[in-house]
Order: sequence, then C-alpha cells, then structure tokens
Amino acid sequence: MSKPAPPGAPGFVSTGSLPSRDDVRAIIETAYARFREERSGTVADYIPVLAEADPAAFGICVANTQGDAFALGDADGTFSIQSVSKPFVFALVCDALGAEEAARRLGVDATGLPFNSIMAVELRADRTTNPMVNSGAIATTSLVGGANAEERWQRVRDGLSRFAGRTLTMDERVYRSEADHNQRNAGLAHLLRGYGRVYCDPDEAIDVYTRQCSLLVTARDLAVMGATLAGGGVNPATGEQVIAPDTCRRVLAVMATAGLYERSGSWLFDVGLPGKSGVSGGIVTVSPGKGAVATWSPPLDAAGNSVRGQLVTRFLSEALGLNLFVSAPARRS
Ligand SMILES: NC(=O)CC[C@H](N)C(=O)O
Repeated sequence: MSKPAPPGAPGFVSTGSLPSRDDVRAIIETAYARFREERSGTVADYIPVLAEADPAAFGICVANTQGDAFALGDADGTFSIQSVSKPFVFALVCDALGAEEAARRLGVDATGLPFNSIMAVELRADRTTNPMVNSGAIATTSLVGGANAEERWQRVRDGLSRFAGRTLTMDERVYRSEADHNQRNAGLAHLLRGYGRVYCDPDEAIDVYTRQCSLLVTARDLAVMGATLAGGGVNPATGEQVIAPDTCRRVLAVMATAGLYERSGSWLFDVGLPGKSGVSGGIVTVSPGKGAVATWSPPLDAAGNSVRGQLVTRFLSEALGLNLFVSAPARRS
C-alpha cells in the first residue's frame, strides 16, 4: 500500500510516491510547454458563433479535492460549456429522481455513434441512449424539475453554479446562434417525444438544453466542477455538498463509457479516467477521490473532441499517476 497522504498534500498519488505541490505544478508546466505548439484539429463551425473561437487558446487547470487549484495559460478564459454540461445536469437529475430511475428513463449504454446521432435512438428497442450524447442529454434536461421552462432553466443554472462554486451566466450570442441552427436537436427531441422518451414539451426541453450549453465557464471552473464529482459531491472550493456521494459514482461510470462519444473506448484505453468533452474545446477528466484535470483548446478531431485537450490529459494522467487501471501485485510479507 502507498503511504497515506499527509494533511494538506495535493492528493494526486501515484503508486508508491507522492507528488508534492511543486511536483504537480512542474508536471503541468511540462505538459503546457510540450503541447503549446500543437495545432491539429478544426474549430467547430456548425454553430456559427463557435467558428470565431481562437484556435490558439490553451488553458489547463488541475484541481484536487482538498481545494488546491493549479492553473496555466488561458485557464481563466471563458467559453461556452456545451456538452461538458451533460454529466452535471445528469447528476442533478440522478440526485432528484434516484440514479436507477434516471438510468431506466435515459439509458446508460454507449452508442458508439456521433454525439448528435439519430440512428442511435432508432437502433435500440427502448429508444434510450445515454446522458452524454445529445438525445440522452435533451431527455435528461426534460427531467429537471420545474413547472415550466423558466423554472427548469433556473434549476439547471443554479445546479451548475453550485458545482462551479460561483454564479454562471449564459452567453446570449452563443444561445442565439445555436437556437437559430438547432433543427437537428429539435428533430431529435420530437422523435424522442414520439417514443415517450422526452419527459416535457420537446421545444421547452430544447430551449433549456440550448441555454445550458451556452453557460460560460473557464477551465478553472471545469476543474472545480470535476473535483466535486471526484470528492463525493463536495465542492472543494466552497465546501458545499452539491450532490450525494452515491450520485458521483453513477455519473462517473457513464462518463467513462460515453464521455467522448465514439472515441470513448480509445480515450479509456489511453487515459484510463472518466472524462467529458464539448465542441467549444473543453474537456473535464475526473480522478475519483483525487481531483480533476480540465483543459480548453478549441480545435477538435472528427468526433468533436479537443485534440490538444486529449493529448494533454493523456500526458497528465500518466505523469500524475491517475490512470484507474494501473495495477500492482500485492506485497507479500
Ligand atoms: N458535443 C457538443 O458539445 C454538442 C453541444 C451542442 N450544444 C449541440 O447540441 O450540438
């Protein structure tokens, strides 16, 4: 067994050794320098305003469950959260309904298909997908409690703000731009409604979902949000119990199997941690019990995942000793 962390230690514990705060910072600096010039990938443009993103923007933030945050580059630059909102809204719904009921209504199996796939819905007899892709996420948002769209939206915004430890605001331009180009998501919502798999008015569900995707965050916010999932639902910055500990393991399980869409298998193979990406270039990656890594770099691969974010996270998972699947033989006395 590795030594228990001394009080106040960063909490990123690789097998056998304990990186100090200085070690963690040095490792993040190495990652930043190594991938600084990486330019592969293409900025998303199917939501017109996202095409304006600076491809060179690059931020990293690592937060642990004890409240330390290590930030570098554009870690405080804002961008719309997009699909990185999905696990957190799913967490709120699990907390309210119970994870098993949420899973029954939404599904928790990876689709292996693109995030906005319509076929994914058609392929399954029960018409569920999972909360990490658009169909399942729109269904998730439709399960948020509230008498109308406004109440649902307030609940989503307040819930995500509690994860971030500060009040999040919506980017009106991103919302408008997406709302004007949302026909595919609207199609998905109506299709799901026909199958009884959207649980409120489909147009309301789309509107709240589009607002949720337009919330402005920073890499630092995503790191704190992820560290809340890592720490049994306790926000390490505010100390607030945001969701139940039991909800965290359910959310992390779905992130592990489906957080990077059709690349989720390769991601788990390389990084060995639950993660969630979004088309504006954010990725949050959670190391259960330890903390979270957040990256922001807008250029994406064909699946819609930040290219540089994946490279940095893979590097950090290894260097900080976070991969869940690293095993070691038991010591015999
Ligand atoms: N992958 C994403 O980040 C997709 C989110 C985006 N708002 C959409 O629904 O298309």
